[in-house]
Amino acid sequence: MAVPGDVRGRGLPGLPILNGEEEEEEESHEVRATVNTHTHVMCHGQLGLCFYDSRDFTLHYMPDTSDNHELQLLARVVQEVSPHVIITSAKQERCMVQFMQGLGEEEHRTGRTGEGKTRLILPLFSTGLEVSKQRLLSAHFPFLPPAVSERERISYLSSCISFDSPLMLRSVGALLKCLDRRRVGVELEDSSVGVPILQFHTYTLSVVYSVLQIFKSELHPSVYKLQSGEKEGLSLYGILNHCRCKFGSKLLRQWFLRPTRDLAVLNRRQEVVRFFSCPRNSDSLNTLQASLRNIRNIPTLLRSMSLSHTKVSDWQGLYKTVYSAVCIRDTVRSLPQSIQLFQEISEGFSDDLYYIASLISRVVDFEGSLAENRFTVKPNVDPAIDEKKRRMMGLSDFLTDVARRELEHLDTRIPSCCVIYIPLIGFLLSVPRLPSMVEKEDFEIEGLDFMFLSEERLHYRSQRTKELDDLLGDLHCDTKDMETAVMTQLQTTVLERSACLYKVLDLSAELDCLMALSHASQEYGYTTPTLVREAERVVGAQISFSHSLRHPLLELCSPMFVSNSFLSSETRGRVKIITGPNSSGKSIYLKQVGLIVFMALIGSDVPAKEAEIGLVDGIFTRMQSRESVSVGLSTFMIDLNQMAHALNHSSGQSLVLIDEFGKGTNTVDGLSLLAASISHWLKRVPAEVPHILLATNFHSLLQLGLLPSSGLLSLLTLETAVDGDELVFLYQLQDGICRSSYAANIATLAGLPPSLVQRGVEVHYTTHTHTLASLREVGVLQHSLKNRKIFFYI
Ligand SMILES: Nc1ncnc2c1ncn2[C@@H]1O[C@H](COP(=O)(O)OP(=O)(O)OP(=O)(O)O)[C@@H](O)[C@H]1O
Repeated sequence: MAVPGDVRGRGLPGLPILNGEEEEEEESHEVRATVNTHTHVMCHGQLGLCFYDSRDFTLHYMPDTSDNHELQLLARVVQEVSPHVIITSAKQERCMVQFMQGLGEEEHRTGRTGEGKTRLILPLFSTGLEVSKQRLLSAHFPFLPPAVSERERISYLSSCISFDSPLMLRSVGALLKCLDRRRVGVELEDSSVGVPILQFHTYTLSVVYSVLQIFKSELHPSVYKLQSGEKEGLSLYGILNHCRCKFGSKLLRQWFLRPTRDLAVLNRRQEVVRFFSCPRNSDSLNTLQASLRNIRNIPTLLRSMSLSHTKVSDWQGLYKTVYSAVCIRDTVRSLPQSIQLFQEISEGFSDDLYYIASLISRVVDFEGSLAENRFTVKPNVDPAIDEKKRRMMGLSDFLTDVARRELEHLDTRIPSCCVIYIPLIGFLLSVPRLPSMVEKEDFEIEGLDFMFLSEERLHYRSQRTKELDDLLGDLHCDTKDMETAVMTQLQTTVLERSACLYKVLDLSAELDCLMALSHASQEYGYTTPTLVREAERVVGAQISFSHSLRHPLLELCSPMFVSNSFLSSETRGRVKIITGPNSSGKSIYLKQVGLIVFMALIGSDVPAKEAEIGLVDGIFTRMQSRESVSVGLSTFMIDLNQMAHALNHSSGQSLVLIDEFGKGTNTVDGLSLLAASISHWLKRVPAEVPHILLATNFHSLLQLGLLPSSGLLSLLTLETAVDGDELVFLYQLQDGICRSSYAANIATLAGLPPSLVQRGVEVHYTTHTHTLASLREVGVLQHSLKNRKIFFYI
């Protein structure tokens, strides 16, 4: 828990920070979670989420994701945070109402309501994005000087909280409004004092998904198909997602969005991945994957079952699902039960499944149902239905006989007739229309009641057809009603045993994901990493080690990928500075380290020969700026924000990847900021220094000795060779410093006119000499993080 006054870089230091409240009594602590339920957003099942902890005045927020299993996420947050007050909209989507009810029931059942915590569900004040942004900007941040302009506030706050997450921002707006109304923590202050926010905290691992190409959406060629116009491009998720069912893919996406540091969870995943990665288990893998393909979306099936009559296709889907689940259980029972997931499947896929499967196969007549496009029952299910069906079957011969007898009593001009049965109307005598029958009056036949004319045939009710109605009744409708009653009974039985079906869904999704990861591991030649426990990290053990690591995406596109190694520990250096000519592979190296650590945190194998990976608490990146229209910040400002985020939030257990920081501004200023940032980290106690991997083209950073000497610092470069005029990239990492960017050679390679390149070289020498001279003139570049704001003096 962060202590006020020790909020690393979260406020502008030196400015007043509220303190003393840390000693508040436990009872007064309030954690609030708000759930944004803006109607048009909730209808896509997505949530915005944040919470406030009054113990340390922290606003925790969760950036928006495209995940649509958000109720599970909410359940996790509620379980972990255990909020006293939940603020949510009074007008809710059905799923949310059920969730809230379930939450109340669960607490009542477990008696958790009696722990002195009250959980209120308050109506959420409707709040729009703009209003929420304004509320955030005008909130009470004691660390900000009172006179800061709105622009400065935006700049500062956008480095603390993502303005690119509209749902989350709306929930923040609602939370702030509720906090102010209830005056949490400032009950005794006068009304001009607002509820203080001393720091912001991201709830999940801070990973920039797009930079590391973890997800990448591309427009689908068939963009005219609305809603499905996007597909996954070349991305980590794309190459690892070998899931066989949709909900497996969804769960995998969820794992990607929520990497975990829970060693028990990761070990559980790893043991299954390891098992299926072994070639001798590939038969079981193939059998299970074939069965998984048939598992349908169980919640949708059950929902439609509980609401209305089940369609024939749904019965087929359910039967296939249950039958396949039984097959999965039987296969898994033959696998080692020492593996936790296998044991859970063996036990959790209960005999109820077998019961449901056999019941459906005994009752539902799939062929008949498809032919009639309604639910029909097999013989021997209900004797009364069988009797009615028998009568229906014999009906046609019987009716031919009746028609023959009717014809004997009809006008001799009528050549033929037949008796037909129309559901709901009953039995009718049908005769062809004679040419003489023109007007309606001509249709009248003595002894018969005219009903209607259809397709040049006249239909009548006779004494005999009325007797038939009384005798045989509305056979068809009766049969249909009886079959519908059987269906309702079957639905009820299935719903009563639906618990096992939900278990099938959860465990099958997990199995599917893990088999997908095993499949990828086998296909791409990955290794299971050894995960290092937290306790070992605290004492400064080697945190992350990979031998012969590769970039999981580039190795698939590049005919020859050069592998490298990475070792970051207190003894071998935690801060690595990589210099090298342009295009020598610096960014790729940074990204592959980030990707491998990320993969380990979802339980996947990794592209390396050997890997020992610490469970980092965040992957911070400063790479590849994107303009952000929603915040209105410049490219350089975004770079600074990313850097500020890394500086303020990284701990000794974080991985920080910095690529080309400072190049978006004047060279000397950028270089100064870069040097100041590294020095800031190096000044921390060694165990608090994050694992930093920094690539830069500012060779002067090292040539001018701008960094303090430290055992934690190691200098690396990527090997190149010059063959005549040509620069050859070897992509091999080695100790040392790069002396030249070889920009001229690379410009020639890229096709710039030789005369232009030559002129560039001349200009370079003049300006370079001048810059060095001016730097020397003002003495050593000074940099400091004074008052937690970076100041630089030249
Ligand atoms: N280890 C490697 N094996 C094979 N090819 C590689 C390797 N690393 C990089 N490359 C190739 O080199 C290209 C350039 O790499 P990268 O973008 O990492 O260079 P860089 O040093 O960051 O360049 P710049 O300084 O201009 O940003 C990649 O797109 C890739 O094709």
